[in-house]
Amino acid sequence: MHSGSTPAIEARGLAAGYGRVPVLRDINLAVRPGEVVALLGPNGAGKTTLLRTLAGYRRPTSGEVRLFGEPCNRVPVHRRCRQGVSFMGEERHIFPGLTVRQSLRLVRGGPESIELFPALARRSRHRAALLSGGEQQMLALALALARAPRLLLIDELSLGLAPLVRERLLDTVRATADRGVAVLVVEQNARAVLSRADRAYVMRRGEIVDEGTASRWLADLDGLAARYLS
Ligand SMILES: Nc1ncnc2c1ncn2[C@@H]1O[C@H](COP(=O)(O)OP(=O)(O)OP(=O)(O)O)[C@@H](O)[C@H]1O
Repeated sequence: MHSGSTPAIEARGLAAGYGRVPVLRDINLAVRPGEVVALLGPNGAGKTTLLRTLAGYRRPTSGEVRLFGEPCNRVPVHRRCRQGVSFMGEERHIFPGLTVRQSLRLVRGGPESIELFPALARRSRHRAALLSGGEQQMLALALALARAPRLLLIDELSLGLAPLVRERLLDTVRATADRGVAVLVVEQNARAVLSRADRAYVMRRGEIVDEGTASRWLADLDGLAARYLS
């Protein structure tokens, strides 16, 4: 962990919602370069809303988001993207009509992009639309990484995917952070994500109700589930 460095992203007293309906309240968090930080919480806790607000798709109603040390509440998504923010939402951002190889070429991904996932390399001439869900998510991650992000915001990394695919995706996420990228990731399987994460925040009803090191949570997974995730 790089506790001394400027956070890639930071929220201070952040609130956001939909129309007049408040969802997020007083969110304080920071993710530093080199860290994998897990965002845990039951359905409806506000994880997606938080990621989308951090990515710039929703404007905070109060509080502040700082990107690489600079206030960014009014910075639009495309400028955040240019600064190195990559957002992987629940819907997979792939190009259905292109093959794996064409997709990676489009985002100027080098050969290493495809080598990330051997399963994908074997499918390089297949159209993305015809890949399995797991292969599509590998492609979405490879496309996100090909843009050399400095901050990755990932929602529901492995929803509906096989355990082996989940492990492969999470290993890649960990390796990405080890190269200096900051990662904030929502993942249903707490054990799987915590075993690669540095820290975790737990959300409930729009608030961060707890936080700690991944090793602390891993040592008490049952307590975590009983207190917060059920
Ligand atoms: N487009 C929307 N309009 C109005 N309310 C919304 C909208 N999207 C989400 N909400 C509400 O915001 C709250 C938080 O939802 P959000 O999707 O952020 O939670 P989540 O933790 O990501 O849950 P899940 O794991 O089910 O995706 C919920 O009460 C939800 O009903």
